Amino acid sequence: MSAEAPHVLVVDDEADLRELLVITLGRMKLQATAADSLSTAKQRLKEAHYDLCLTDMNLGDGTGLELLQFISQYCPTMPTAVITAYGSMKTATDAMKYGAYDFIAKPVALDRLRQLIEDGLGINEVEEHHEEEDNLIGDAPSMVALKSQVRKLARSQAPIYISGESGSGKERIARLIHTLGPRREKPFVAVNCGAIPSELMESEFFGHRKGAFTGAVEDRKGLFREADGGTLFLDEVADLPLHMQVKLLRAIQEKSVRPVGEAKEFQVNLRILCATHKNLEDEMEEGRFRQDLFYRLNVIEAHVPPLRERREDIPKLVRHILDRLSQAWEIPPPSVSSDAVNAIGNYAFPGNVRELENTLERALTLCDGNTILPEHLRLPSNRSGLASNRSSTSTSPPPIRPSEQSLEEFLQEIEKQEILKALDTTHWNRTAAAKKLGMTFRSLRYRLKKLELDRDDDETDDNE
Ligand SMILES: Nc1ncnc2c1ncn2[C@@H]1O[C@H](COP(=O)(O)OP(=O)(O)OP(=O)(O)O)[C@@H](O)[C@H]1O
Repeated sequence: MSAEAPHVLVVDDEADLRELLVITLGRMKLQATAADSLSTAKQRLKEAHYDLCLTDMNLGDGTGLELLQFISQYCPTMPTAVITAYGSMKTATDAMKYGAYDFIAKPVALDRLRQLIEDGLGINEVEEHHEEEDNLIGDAPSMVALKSQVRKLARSQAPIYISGESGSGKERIARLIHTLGPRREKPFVAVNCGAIPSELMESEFFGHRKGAFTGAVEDRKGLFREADGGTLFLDEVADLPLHMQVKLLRAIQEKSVRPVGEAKEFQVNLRILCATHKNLEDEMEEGRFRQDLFYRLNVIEAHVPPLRERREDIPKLVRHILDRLSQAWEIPPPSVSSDAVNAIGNYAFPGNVRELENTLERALTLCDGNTILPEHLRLPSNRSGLASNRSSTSTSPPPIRPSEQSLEEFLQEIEKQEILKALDTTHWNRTAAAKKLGMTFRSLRYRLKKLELDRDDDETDDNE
C-alpha cells in the first residue's frame, strides 16, 4: 500500500448514507471518493486506483452485484464490502459469492462499519505465506486447484464449507485459509461439534458467568469470544443439535453472543469456516440441519479429494510424514523398501491422510528406525486390494451387537475400548492419545468424562 492514506470508493445512490460513509472514512484519516450510481462507480474505478470499495446493493442504474462483477474483472485484488437492506441475508450471501469480503446491514452501526473498513484494508497487506502452503502436500490436479481456490478464499471473509472424507485434510485446509488471510495474527479456534455434550454446548460456544449453573465455578469466555478477530472452525458441524443450530445462526447473524447467566451481549468479529464428512445437503433434506443455517454457512464450498483419488501424492506424503516423525523423535529418517512402497501404493486408505500417518507412525516404531518393510505397515490384507475396494470406506467387518444391548450401549462400549487402547499405547498421555484417535484434546476429555474414564490426576496431565 502507498505511503499516502488508503483511498476508498463509496458507492451509494442515497445521499445521506453516502455522506455518512465519507465522514466516517475522513475521521479514520482515509481518503474517500463518492459515486452515486453504477456508471459513475465504473468510471471512477477506471480513472484511479482504490484500496477498498464500499457499495450499496441498490445503485439506481444497476446493482451492487453488477459492480462486483465489474470489479472482479477490472480490479480483482481490490477488497469490496456491500451494504445490504436489513435482514436480506440472501443478498449478502450472493454478494460474497460474487467476491465481496464482507457485508454490513442497514441501519449502519458505526463501530461495525469501522471494523469492516479496517478488515478490508488489512486484506491487501497479506504477504505470501509459502511455508504454510509448502506443508500442504498435493501436486495432483485436484489439489493444485484446491490450493488456488484456498488462496482466493483466504482474501474474502465469506463463510466456507469444507467437504471431504474423514482424515482427508479438512482442518488443514481451514488452517491454511486462516493463515493466508488477513486474520492470521489472530486466533484460529477449532471445535469438534460432535464431541461436546449437548447440555454443555451453549456455555462452550458462548461462555458463562461464574455461578450460572452447577459446575460453573468461574467465568468462561466461550469459543466465539476466544476466536474474536480470528477464525472459528466448526468441525463436524452436521452433529450440532437443532436447538444449538438456532443459537449459532443467531450469533452469526447478530455478530454477538450472550454468555449463559449474563445479561449483556458481547460483539464478536469472526470468520466462520465449517466442515463435515457427512453430506450437509442430505442432512438438510432430512430435517437434521436447518436450511437457514445451511445457506448461511455454505456460501462457498471447498472440496478436499480423498487420498485414493490422488494417489500420485502418496510418495511425497510418505516422505513428508516420515521426515516430520523422525525429526520429532530425533532419529535419522528411515528408508522404505520397494515392497513397502508397493504395498502402500496398492492400499485404498479409507481413512485418508490420517490413516497414512498412523500407518507410518506404527511402522516407524516397529522397524526400529532402519528400513520400513511391508510387515511393519500392518496394512489390513482384506482391504489392500485397491481395485476391488476402490470406493469402500469401511474398515474391518463391524462387530455384532448382542441382542440384549441397546445400540447406544454397544457404541459406547466400542468407543470405550478404542479410547482405552489409545491411552494404553500412549501411557495415558491424553494429548498423544487424542492425536492417535484423530480427535482434539478437548474432545477426548469430554469423552473420558462421559464414559467415566477420567482419572483423579487428570487435571495435571498434558497441555491443552
Ligand atoms: N495435504 C496434506 N499434506 C500434509 N499433511 C496432511 C495433508 N492433508 C492432511 N494431512 C494431515 O493428515 C491428518 C488429518 O488431517 P485433518 O485433521 O485436516 O483431516 P480432517 O479431514 O479434518 O479429518 P476429520 O474429518 O476426521 O476431522 C492431519 O495430521 C494433517 O496434518
